[in-house]
This record gives sequence, structure tokens and C-alpha cells, in this order.
Amino acid sequence: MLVELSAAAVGALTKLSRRAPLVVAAAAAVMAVMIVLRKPSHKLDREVIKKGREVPPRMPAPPIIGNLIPFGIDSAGFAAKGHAVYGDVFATTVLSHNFVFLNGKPNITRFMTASTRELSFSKAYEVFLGALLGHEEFTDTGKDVFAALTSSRIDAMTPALLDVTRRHIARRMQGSGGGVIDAGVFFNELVAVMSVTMVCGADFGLEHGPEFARLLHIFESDLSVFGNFLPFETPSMRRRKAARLAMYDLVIQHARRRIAKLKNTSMSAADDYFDRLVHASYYRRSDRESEAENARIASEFENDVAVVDLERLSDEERVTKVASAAFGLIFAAHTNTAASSMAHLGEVLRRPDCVEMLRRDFDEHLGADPIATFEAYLARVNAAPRDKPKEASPFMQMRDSHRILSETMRVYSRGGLWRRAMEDVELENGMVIPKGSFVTVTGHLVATNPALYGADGDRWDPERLTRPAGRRLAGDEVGQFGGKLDDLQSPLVRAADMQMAAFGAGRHLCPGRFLAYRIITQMTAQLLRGHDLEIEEAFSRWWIVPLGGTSRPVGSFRLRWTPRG
Ligand code: HEM
Repeated sequence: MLVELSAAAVGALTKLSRRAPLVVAAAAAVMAVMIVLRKPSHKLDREVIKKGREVPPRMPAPPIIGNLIPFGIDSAGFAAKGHAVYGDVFATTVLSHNFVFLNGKPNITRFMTASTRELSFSKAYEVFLGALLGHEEFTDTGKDVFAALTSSRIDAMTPALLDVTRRHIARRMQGSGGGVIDAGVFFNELVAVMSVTMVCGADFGLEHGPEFARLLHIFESDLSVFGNFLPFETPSMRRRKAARLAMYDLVIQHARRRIAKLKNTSMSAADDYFDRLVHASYYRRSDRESEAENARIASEFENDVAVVDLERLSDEERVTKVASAAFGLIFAAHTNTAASSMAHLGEVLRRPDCVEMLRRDFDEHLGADPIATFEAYLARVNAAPRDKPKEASPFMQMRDSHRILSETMRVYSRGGLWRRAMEDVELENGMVIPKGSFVTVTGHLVATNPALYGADGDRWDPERLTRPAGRRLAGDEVGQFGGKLDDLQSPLVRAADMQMAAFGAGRHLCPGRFLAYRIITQMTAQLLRGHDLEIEEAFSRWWIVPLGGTSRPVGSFRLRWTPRG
């Protein structure tokens, strides 16, 4: 899995080196052809210049591979250097594609608030991950996903999350004498079981969760996205695709069973998220679809209102549609959450006072029997009059835990947010990003902005987020804790100053962020409450994924544990 990145990379390189001359010659030849056939990025610029408009300044790049190597090794460092030389907007070439880097509030605001017609999230990710994930995954995120991740749905699944964690800990940490666990494997497996359970239901999660953990381990083990750009399949890409197909097959079979089970039933028969996906899958969402038709689909999903005028899908088409949505969500829920959990625990364990704060928060708000406490909370909320403000969940009151986790998310989410320009896009300074460019904002630069976080913005320091609730930054003040999760996560740029980009912002702000906080908070707290943990072996380094989200650990993370009395 993630932690075997270095081993996997070394293995792949060794195998490659034997055939290196052939592979390099073939790659160079095919890329040369690609360059001739494709529209090189400077030509994209020329189209804009012909219209009398200004394009972003260009960082020079070697022919064919462009700046692939410096960008691939340290994407955030590459962006920082580019901005230092060229200013808040610059362009360069990577494997013949035009990459445009944005920084500074007006440009980031433009990026976040652009319409999908201008800057498309799914079209960018389709190019980066399409070969690996399958092109059918790259439609815009459905409303069903947002509906599945509201705070009340997360509350409803919390007892199951607590229970899965409790059982996993009991299984993996048996005996009174303590021992050593590989925390990378531990979190990978636990988050896999949770993600599969959440998307496919409890029975499927219990039966297939461990198999998904094994396959996600392979699927996520070599994180370079550039294999997607190559005209041939690397061994790593073959291995990862096989893992994806094996997971996909399991989800397909599940979709077939559920579609048969739910035939001729109405939405009210939906037991869980997967059932709702099945119910929402009757119709094709065509490109011709108008806003009104979209709204009708959304209302059908919520209220089971009949939809006319849209093309009805066959059962097999529905199977593909449901399986593809389900698999996409399992992957989205797992990949960054597992890596963030490891980063979080690694930092917390170096600070005994933080360990105590997490334990105290959990004890205070969830007591000796967290499942019973949470179920009692759910019963009170369900019985409460609808016109009264909703009681805050015990988790939402765990302010120290959230503050400390937010600091982890800030420091470890260094990758870039990505869009593809679907048309020429004008920036506030009048420069035009040419149609077809990939456009990125570097999360690390947002999250370590010295104006907000001072000169040591790279350092993990949860104290920096202890300012009084609700205050805006003034003068040279650094950090704030606003109380609500989104004050610290990725506020809409219009609503507050940008503070971190761990979850993106604006139109594509991660809808799973609250669930991620819930999963990581309760996993860490349950682990710490029952055990004393010591780091036996820490990851050797963290690799910045060029895509949005958490950096990935390299090496092993082993913890020595002893039960607490
Ligand atoms: C610590 C954990 C997580 C991190 C760091 C994270 C980060 C991100 C980021 C950076 C984006 C792209 C935002 C952009 O480009 O503006 C994103 C999108 C997304 N995330 Fe997460 N995520 C996490 C957990 C989750 C979970 C648990 C789920 C689902 C249960 C989820 C579902 C999604 C989906 C569906 C999108 C696409 C949103 C869209 O199309 O508008 N994520 N996430």
C-alpha cells in the first residue's frame, strides 16, 4: 500500500532498467510523434496572442518531456520557484501539455469561482487518471454524493464507524502484553472497510472490506500520475489497473444483485446509500440536459418523483452507472483519508499534551460507551421539534481534536488543485489562459502563506490555531480558530480569507470533508484511549502528490503499543 511506495518504485525501476534502452527509444519516438500531432502549448499561446491578448509568462522547458522531472519530484517546490521568478501567474510545458500556475487571492478566487464551462474539474482529472481509473469515472460528481454526505447522514452512520473501528482495534491489537503494529497497514485496512461499508452497505463491507484493503493497497501504491500520459503501459500501471478491475468486478456483482432486489420498488425502499444510487440510476443524463432537467433528476432522487423526457437505461447500463459511481466514491473516500490518518497520528504522538487533549475530548463528549452515547444523541435529535435549532453532535464539540487535525491537514496537504480550461479564460489582470491548458493552484502555497501563518508556516504547530472564535486576522496576527469546521478548512473564497486548500474550495470543495474529520477523529481517539503508543519506526519522508489532497508517506510507520489500564 501507500507505505510500500519506495519498494514498489525501486522494483519497477529495476525491471525497467533491463529493458531501458528499448523503452527509452520507444518512448522518445512515440512522444516525438505526439508532439508533432498535438498542438504544442506555445501554439496555444499564439492563438490567444493573435486575438491581441496577453498570455501568462512562460518558464522555459526542455523539448519532449518539458518540465516533467522537476515538477514530478517536488510539485509544490517547482510552483514556488516559478512564482518567485515569474509572479502570481506563469505557464510551462509538461509532456507537451500547457500547465498554468496561479497564486494570489484574485487569481485563486477566479479559479474557484469559474463555471464548469470555463474550467472543468472532471476533464482535468480524466487526463491525469483516466487510464488508471477508467474514463467512465470522470463525470461531474452527482447530487447523490452530496446528499449522502450531509451532517445528518454522517451522524446516522457514526455508530457503525465507531463499531467498525472498535472491532478492528480488538482484532489487530490482541493480548495484554502489547506489541508492534504497522500503522500504515492498520489505517489502510480500517479506512478501506469503512469506505466500502459506507458506499456498498454493512454486509458487503464486512464480507469484502479486507479484500478491498488488499486491492486498494496495490492500486494506491505507486502514485505517479504521469504513467497516464505515456503512450505505453508501465508494469506499475498494469498492476494497478488489474487491482481496479478486480474491485470493479466486485462492485458490479453487488450492483446486479441490488438492481434485481429493488426492481419495481420506490425510493422509500432504499436502505442505504447504494440502494439510493440504484434508485437514482434510471435515466441517462445527456449533454443536452438543461438546468430544469437536472433539477428534476435531483428531485426524483430525493422524492421519487417520476421523470419524463429522459432516456431510460437498460438494467445492464444501470449496473455500469451504479458501479462506476460507487467505485469512484470508495476511492475518493479512502485515498486521502488513510494518508491523513497516518500523518495525524505521527504528529500527535510526538506531543504528549496533544495525546492527552484527544483522549480528554473523546472521554468528555462520548464517555465510556461511545456508541451508546452517540445513539442517545441521535434519539434526542430525532425526537426534537423540527423548528428548534439542532443540538450539536458530540463530535462537533471536540474543538481541540478538530483544531489539532486541522493543523495536520494544513501542513500535509501540499498538492495542487486542478482544472482544464474549456475556453480561453481571462484573469483579473487581463491575462488570458489559453483553451486546453491545465490550470493549477498549489495547496501548499495557500496553506503556508506567510501573511497568515508567519515564516514557519511549514511547521506542525497546533497552537497557531488557538485564536479566539470568529475573529478575522488583523495586522501581523497569525492563525485563528473560528469554531466551525469550515472556518479552518477551505472556506469559500468569497466568505473568508483562504486558509488552506486541503479540501479544495469553491465549486469542487470536497463534499467528504466532514466525514473525513469524523473518521480520523474517532479512529485516533479510540486508538489512543485504549493504548499507549510509541513510534518505533517513522516514515522516511512524505511525497507531495501533484494532485489535490494529502502528501503520501514513504517507508514504514511502526508503532509499539501497550494496553492502558
Ligand atoms: C482527509 C481526507 C480528504 C481529503 C484531503 C480530500 C481532498 C479533496 C480535494 C483536494 C478535492 C478536490 C477539490 C478541488 O479540486 O477543488 C476533493 C474532491 C472530492 N472529494 Fe475529497 N478529500 C478527502 C476525503 C473525502 C471523503 C471521505 C470523500 C467521500 C466520502 C471524498 C469525496 C470527494 C469527492 C466526491 C470529490 C469531488 C467533488 C466534486 O466533484 O466537486 N473526499 N477531495
